[in-house]
Amino acid sequence: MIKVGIVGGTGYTGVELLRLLANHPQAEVKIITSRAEENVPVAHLFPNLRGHYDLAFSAPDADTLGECDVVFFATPHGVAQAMMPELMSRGTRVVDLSADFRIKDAALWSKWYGKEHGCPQLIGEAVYGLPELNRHLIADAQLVACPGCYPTATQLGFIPLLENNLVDPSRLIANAASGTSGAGRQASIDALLSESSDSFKAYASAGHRHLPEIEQGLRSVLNKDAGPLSLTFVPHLLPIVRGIHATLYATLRGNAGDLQALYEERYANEPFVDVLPAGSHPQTRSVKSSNMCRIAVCQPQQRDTVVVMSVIDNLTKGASGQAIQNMNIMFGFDETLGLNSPALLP
Ligand SMILES: NC(=O)C1=CN([C@@H]2O[C@H](COP(=O)(O)OP(=O)(O)OC[C@H]3O[C@@H](n4cnc5c(N)ncnc54)[C@H](OP(=O)(O)O)[C@@H]3O)[C@@H](O)[C@H]2O)C=CC1
Ligand SMILES: CC(=O)N[C@@H](CCC(=O)OP(=O)(O)O)C(=O)O
Repeated sequence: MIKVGIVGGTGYTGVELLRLLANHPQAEVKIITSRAEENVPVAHLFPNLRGHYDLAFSAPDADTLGECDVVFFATPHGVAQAMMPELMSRGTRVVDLSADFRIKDAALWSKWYGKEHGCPQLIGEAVYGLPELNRHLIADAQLVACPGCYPTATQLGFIPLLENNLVDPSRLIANAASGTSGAGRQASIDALLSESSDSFKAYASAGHRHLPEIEQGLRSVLNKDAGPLSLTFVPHLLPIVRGIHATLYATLRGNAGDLQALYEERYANEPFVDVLPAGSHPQTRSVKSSNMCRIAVCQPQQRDTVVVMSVIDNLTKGASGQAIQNMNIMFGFDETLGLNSPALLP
């Protein structure tokens, strides 16, 4: 049994980690932090966890966290950077759900996150935690930077096309829509029920901070001679609580052959990517509260645009589920431990 610490236990990704870890046979949560809720029992704040945890929130403290085998950061950007040098020097393994170590270029990180990077010396240590790309590196990593929610849905959708040099990488488009929990528990007024329900809108169309992360990931799978890569990424706010639906467009270079077979082969051994039968339209409800990404690919009218639809639960495969998948890989457990529940319906 490994000892788990969670920094930032009162946000949505924190409570999702607790929900999933409650039934994990090889991991036990020993520390869960909150400054605002210090000494409050976890089950007082989250009644869904009554009977599962006999634990109270405590203030974050590197000494006690350093005694855990693995520490998850479910905190706003900038927090993990500050505590990382001490945890790393103690040999603690870390899975960071924030964007602190996702982008390899500190200046690019500063440009999109609006502040200096607080720990540039450790960026090189971090492995980008998308198991479908980096499983072998994750296994030995001390620090794993979990992908963002939009980047997970978008990269899994585009990867088979780009790895096989089938599309023009300079003309990629992603329209992606997220439920309001993607904005976190301290979200702005936009996520209020009375503001977001019965309505639908795009936001950050001029540039969202997930753009450099997605482009970095997609560039890493390109063939050497594929040419420059450029993505137009437009996020939208969906009036649902959980879920992301990404609709992706790319221009084929020529006859691409059987795209359905390509996707099925690429993901045949992936426990958390499900390629749906030809003609399907994945729905967010088919992945709600599960760690699965469901994908459909089509080539409308056999023209030169390929359309990929990719759905995930932003809090599960888009955050806490993927974080636990990474932990399973790091500790040599079966990758699916604690993550096998089917989606919640209706
Ligand atoms: N929501 C989503 O769908 C996704 C979120 N993420 C990322 O996961 C991270 C967590 O997001 P989310 O769960 O939404 O919640 P929040 O960003 O609202 O997380 C807040 C948590 O962090 C703690 N915290 C805040 N500041 C500090 C600090 N300086 N030191 C220590 N703890 C701090 C808070 O507790 P307290 O202030 O009491 O200490 C609280 O428990 C973010 O980086 C987010 O971008 C990633 C993918 C998807
Ligand atoms: C709906 C909504 O507001 N979504 C958030 C998603 C970002 C998120 O969760 O951030 P990381 O994945 O980078 O940690 C946003 O667009 O800012």
